[in-house]
Amino acid sequence: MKKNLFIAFEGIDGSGKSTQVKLLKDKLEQAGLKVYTTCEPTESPIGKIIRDIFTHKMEADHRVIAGLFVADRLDHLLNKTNGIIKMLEEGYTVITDRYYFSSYAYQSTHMDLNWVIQANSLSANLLKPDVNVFIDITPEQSMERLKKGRTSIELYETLENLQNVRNKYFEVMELLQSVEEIFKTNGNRDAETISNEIWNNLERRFN
Ligand SMILES: Nc1ncnc2c1ncn2[C@@H]1O[C@H](COP(=O)(O)OP(=O)(O)O)[C@@H](O)[C@H]1O
Ligand SMILES: Cc1cn([C@H]2C[C@H](O)[C@@H](COP(=O)(O)OP(=O)(O)O)O2)c(=O)[nH]c1=O
Repeated sequence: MKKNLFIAFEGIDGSGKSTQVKLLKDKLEQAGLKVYTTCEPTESPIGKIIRDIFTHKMEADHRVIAGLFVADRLDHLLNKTNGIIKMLEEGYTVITDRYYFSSYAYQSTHMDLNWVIQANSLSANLLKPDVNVFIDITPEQSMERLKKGRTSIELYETLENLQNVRNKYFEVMELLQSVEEIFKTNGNRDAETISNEIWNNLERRFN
C-alpha cells in the first residue's frame, strides 16, 4: 500500500456511512496507513449554520442551504489548518462522510440538478474522490433506523423526501459515471459484510 487516497461515503440518511467510515479507518490503520476522517456538513462555522437549519433552530430557503453547502465544501477542501487538500499533502488517507454527491442528490430534489453541479464545480475541479462509495438502503429502512436512533427528525428526513433523494442519487450517478469512480454496495446487510466488500474493492486502488 503506498498511495494516499481520498474516499467519499454517500447514501441517504441512516444508510450506515459513519459506521462504515469507522470500520474502514480501522482496517486502513491496521494496514499501517495514516487516516483522517471528516464529514459534511463540517464542524466549521458554516457547517454550524447548516446544522442549526437542519435541527430547526433557524429557517432558510433551499437555495440558501445549497449555497451554504457550496461554501462549507470549499472551506472543507481549502482550510489551511485541517482542509482535505492539506491533509492529503501531509500523507493522510482522507475519508469523508458525504461530499458533493450529497448536494447533487439532496439539493436537486428542490432545485435544478445542473445548477447544483455547476455551483459545486470549483470543488469538483479541485478534488474528485478516488472513489465514491454509495451505500444503498431503502427509505423505509432509513426511517426505521432513524426512529430508533434519534430524538427528533431533521429537515430532509421524511419518507417522501428520502425516496426522492435516493432516486436523485441514482440519476446523478448514471449521469456522471464516465467522470466519477463510484462503488455501490447494498447497505441492507450486516455491517461487517458490507465493510469487507468495501475493503475488497478498495484494496487494489492503494497500489
Ligand atoms: N449494516 C447495518 N445494519 C443495521 N443497522 C445499521 C447498519 N449500519 C449502521 N446501522 C445503524 O443504523 C443507524 C445509522 O447508522 P450510521 O452509521 O450513523 O448512518 P449514517 O452515518 O449514514 O447516518 C445507527 O443506529 C447504526 O447503528
Ligand atoms: C453534505 C450534504 C448533506 N446534506 C444533508 C443530508 C442530511 O440530511 C443532513 C445532515 O447530514 P448528516 O449529518 O450526514 O446526516 P446523516 O448522518 O443522517 O446521513 O445534511 C445535504 O442536503 N446536502 C449536502 O451537500
